[in-house]
Amino acid sequence: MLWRMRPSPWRPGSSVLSRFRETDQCLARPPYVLNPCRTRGLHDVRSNPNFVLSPIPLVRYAKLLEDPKQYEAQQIKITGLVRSVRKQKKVAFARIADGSTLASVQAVFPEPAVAKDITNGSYVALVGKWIPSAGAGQTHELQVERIEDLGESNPLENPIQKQSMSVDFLRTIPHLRMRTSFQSLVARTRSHLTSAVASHFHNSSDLVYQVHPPLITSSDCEGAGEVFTIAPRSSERAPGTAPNASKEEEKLYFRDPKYLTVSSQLHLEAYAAQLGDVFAFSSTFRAEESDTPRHLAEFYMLEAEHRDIDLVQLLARVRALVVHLAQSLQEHRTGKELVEYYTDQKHRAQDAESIDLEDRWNRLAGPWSTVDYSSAIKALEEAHDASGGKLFATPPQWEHGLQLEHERWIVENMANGKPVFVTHYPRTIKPFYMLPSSFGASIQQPDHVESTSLASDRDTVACFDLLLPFGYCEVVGGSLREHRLENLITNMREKGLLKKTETPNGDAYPFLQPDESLGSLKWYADLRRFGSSPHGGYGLGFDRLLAYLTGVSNVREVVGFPRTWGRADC
Ligand SMILES: NC(=O)C[C@H](N)C(=O)O
Repeated sequence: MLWRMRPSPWRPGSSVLSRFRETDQCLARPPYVLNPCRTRGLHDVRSNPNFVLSPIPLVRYAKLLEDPKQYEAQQIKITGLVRSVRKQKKVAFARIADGSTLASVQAVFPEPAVAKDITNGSYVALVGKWIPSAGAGQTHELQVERIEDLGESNPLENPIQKQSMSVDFLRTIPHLRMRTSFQSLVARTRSHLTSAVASHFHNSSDLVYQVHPPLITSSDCEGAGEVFTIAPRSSERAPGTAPNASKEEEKLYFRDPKYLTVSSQLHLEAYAAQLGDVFAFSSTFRAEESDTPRHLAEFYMLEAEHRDIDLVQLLARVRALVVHLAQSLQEHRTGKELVEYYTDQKHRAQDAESIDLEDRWNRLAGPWSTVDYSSAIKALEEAHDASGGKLFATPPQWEHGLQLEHERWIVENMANGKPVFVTHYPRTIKPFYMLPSSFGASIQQPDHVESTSLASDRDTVACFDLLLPFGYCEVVGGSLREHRLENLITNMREKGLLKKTETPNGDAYPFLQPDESLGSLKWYADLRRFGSSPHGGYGLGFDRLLAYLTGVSNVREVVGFPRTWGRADC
């Protein structure tokens, strides 16, 4: 817990301290003993005459499936939400989804009266014997002896119904839709891939350090203006407020407006200058006015920065990361469940599309292509002309960058539906921090890629976008960074990022005109002023990759609580 700076009237009295002590005891209790502190308040437990410590192990179904015989004939406890109930005269059945797997446990009630209050959607904690079962699709089932806990749910009012629900409807109830089998599977996939990211960087022979850059930033890294501005207010004058500050300024918590991060890149560059290879994995925010299946206002970005690297090595690093994530999913139980979800109709709604996930994953593992931007534009122009100007809604033009329709065409027609790096975009359409392609850059290809590249002599920068098939297109973007102070300042001047100042450049910052100031990017320029090193990095849109890997066409379906243009409901 973070302590507040403001003195609080609250003092930990003896009752609070004794509660802490009891909590310690709860934590110290062996895991097979029912932990009363987990389910009830401590005081409730003491006053509850029925409270007894139970030596029955609570077992997750994923664990049971690993070795179903392990608990055979033993008394165990299963908890979770009821997916379906069938009540007959002499016996009742319920299927319990405990959140650890796609499959649900069959619970059998030899005395159906015990199950009378159980309905679809209710929460149950069931104690019983784990016995072999002749039922289809299962080796064992739980023969229920008693219900230890029941969280009732009125099935007529519960928005989560047994029959299939549309994606659009589910999107209106994000807090409940994660109870559906697919959403729960996607959440587990996210968890697995998050740990695979850490294992990739931590266990590789060349360690990449995870760092924690700030989410509150003082500049718009990309310079694209898609920032969420935050200007919280203080009740008192913020420390350090200028004596001549206006009434408005006096009330600003940070003295100036700040922004939610659009990219951790700039701060990562500061870390990389010392640590060499670093990554950050966190929420990123963009106020893009794009209401599309590929955009979220809050998304997860995995960003890495490497000192002393060239473009070929950078592409190789990106490929190694993406291949690792895909393979790790393919080998993990979660990946197998995803395949089962798409291949076994019983898991899906009648009209839900079946997707060949393994084909998607294998495309990542196979050969990739690279093509430089200028060659791609030439091919796009030729194809567009050959179609009599009908192929694309927006005719391709070198100065204007690539539209989604162009990217799709490149993947399908220049890369055979495989991943492709498009490199060396025009300097004019890219941010100020990118290194010109001409800087010591040989446009050579890494061994693993099939090249269709033409070296460009135009004014381009050493950058790339990774495009994935099936319309996902840009999933990673990166570049070598301009590491020379003078060039960086020239770029900033050209992009209009230098501020005009009335107080002449008193510090005589190198390469600035007397009336220029670096504003909130002075710290970033300092990284070049003092001990600058060549470096480069990239950002991977984690939600887009997750959507690709799970066969989801809209990124809103891979985050629990999507924030999009016009919506941030709960
Ligand atoms: N770290 C990166 O290179 C990502 C880049 N700043 C972007 O937002 O696309």
